[in-house]
Amino acid sequence: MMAKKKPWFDMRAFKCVLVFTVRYWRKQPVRISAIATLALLATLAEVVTPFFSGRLVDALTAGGGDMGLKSAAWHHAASTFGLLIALGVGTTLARHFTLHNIMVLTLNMISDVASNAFCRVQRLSTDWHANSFAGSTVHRITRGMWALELMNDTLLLALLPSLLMLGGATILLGVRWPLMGVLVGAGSLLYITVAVSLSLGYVAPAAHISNLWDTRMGGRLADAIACNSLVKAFGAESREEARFARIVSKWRKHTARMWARSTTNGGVQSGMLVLMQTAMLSAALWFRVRDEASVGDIAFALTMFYVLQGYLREVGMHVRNLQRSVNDMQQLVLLERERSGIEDRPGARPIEIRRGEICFDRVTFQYDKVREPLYKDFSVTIAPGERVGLVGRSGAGKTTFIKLIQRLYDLSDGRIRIDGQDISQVEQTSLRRQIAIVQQEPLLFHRSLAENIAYGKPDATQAEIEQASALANAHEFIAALPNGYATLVGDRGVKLSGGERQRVAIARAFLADAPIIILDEATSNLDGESEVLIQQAMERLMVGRTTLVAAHRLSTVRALDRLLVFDHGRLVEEGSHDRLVQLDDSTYRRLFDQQGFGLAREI
Ligand SMILES: Nc1ncnc2c1ncn2[C@@H]1O[C@H](COP(=O)(O)OP(=O)(O)OP(=O)(O)O)[C@@H](O)[C@H]1O
Repeated sequence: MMAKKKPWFDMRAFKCVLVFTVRYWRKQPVRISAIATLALLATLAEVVTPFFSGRLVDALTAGGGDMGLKSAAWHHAASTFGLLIALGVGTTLARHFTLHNIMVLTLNMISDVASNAFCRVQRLSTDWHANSFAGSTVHRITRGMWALELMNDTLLLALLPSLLMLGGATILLGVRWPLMGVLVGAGSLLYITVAVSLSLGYVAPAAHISNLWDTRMGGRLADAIACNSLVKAFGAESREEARFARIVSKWRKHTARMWARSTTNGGVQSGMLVLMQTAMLSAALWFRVRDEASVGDIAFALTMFYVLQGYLREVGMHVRNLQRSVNDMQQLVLLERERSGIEDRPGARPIEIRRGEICFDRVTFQYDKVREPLYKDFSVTIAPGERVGLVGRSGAGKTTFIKLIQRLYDLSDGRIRIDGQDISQVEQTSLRRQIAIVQQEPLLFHRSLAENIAYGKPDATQAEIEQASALANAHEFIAALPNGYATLVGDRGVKLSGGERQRVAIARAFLADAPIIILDEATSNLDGESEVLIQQAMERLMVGRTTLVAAHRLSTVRALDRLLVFDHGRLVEEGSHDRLVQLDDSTYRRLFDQQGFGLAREI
């Protein structure tokens, strides 16, 4: 259904992908010229082979059958034979070196394209990453990489030689008999037009639908097999088999249609080739009857036809491959058009943070596609070494406050200064390196625990890693694991609990030794023991650093120097816990009471 609405060939996508490919070709000018020259030489050798085959037949039939070793006819035949062998060897060598060069060209291109795509994706905005599935981005890149190989092979190894061959054959036959040249040129063009139209307009849409059902069949299989325990629990095996059978029957119907169309396409193409053969042979025979062609000429025309046929037969398939590679590469090429994230100003220098003072100076900030700014003319200063809690209802603007300090978004107006330096003017990686963050849901790479902990200081020694883990109350549980610090985090045998992950992230922050620490408190319910261990670790981490704690449970921020209470992006109250809790009808007091502390306070 979907395929019917799609244009049979998306010219814009083709142009866009072709421009992308040519841009990468131009990075290897010598290699691409070598490929073109070698392809030209190979085709030239192949195109003149039928001509010399004809000459060989003429030499063999000349001289009234006198084929003595000393006869002129024999000499002529032997030298033509030698020439034919040389042409064969030349063609083989030229094809071999073309292949070799295409291989290197493609490998260089794929490496380049993959690295550039990775580099680009890493720098795309936080919003872009929030809106994209990691799996589909990976698929987009890997599929595009392999499509590039198909694209190179189709253009350089199939279509380029085919076109050269067609041009060469038309010229060579046309020089001998102009009528034959016209016949071959026009016939081939007609054949290509029909083959391409049938392949793209008749076979490809059916293949597209059949592929969709193929994917659905795979998806249904994976779904049912992955949920096998559920199927078993409900005794639903036959129900699943019936569902699968329905999909198989649709797949069968559409695949049968695709195969039938391919067969018809093949039949039409073969029929056209027979017509072309008949036309060429008839013309050759007619020239022979009029004494304008020798027996060798007939052999020349026949051999030329068979060489040409080899190229023409595959044209439809090559064009279909071209279309497939365009489809698969399109998503990769579109990555280049995605709006990039935050850019460094030209000449931006690394930030130097010594004291850790953070100042929001009349900040106005608005998320994209949101009508109202979240922060309007917002000012606050956090003193060096101060420990500040960010408090407020869900959606009040606590996480955004942290993201703005990390410069994950640019402001609409105002400045954020750290130690007097405007963060929009400095190198953003230097800024983020000096802010250690323990996220709400700490992310860990599928690498060893030691590597995960040392992520902020890759050259850390084992002793430093263990010391940081001890400070984060993580050493004990890591040391108890069978592989200790070498344990792979994603290893199926090892499942870190939420509290353990948090402590690994705190150990990572210890090693990063940044002057500013951000703790995005975990919302998940931790058991009492884990909470105490994390609280202790966080308190140790805060010593001597400017600390911001985005708090969801007020119990964690009571002891901090100052609390900033947010409401819809406004700072509605600030002060210590003791002061705020005394204020009647304050937002903080309401939050505090809601969290069940009211009773405790009164007691
Ligand atoms: N990327 C975004 N695009 C548009 N709006 C956003 C985006 N991120 C957050 N918001 C909106 O901005 C407001 C503040 O969100 P923020 O995440 O800063 O709140 P929060 O106080 O940290 O909430 P929570 O306690 O639930 O984490 C919310 O209304 C939210 O919907």
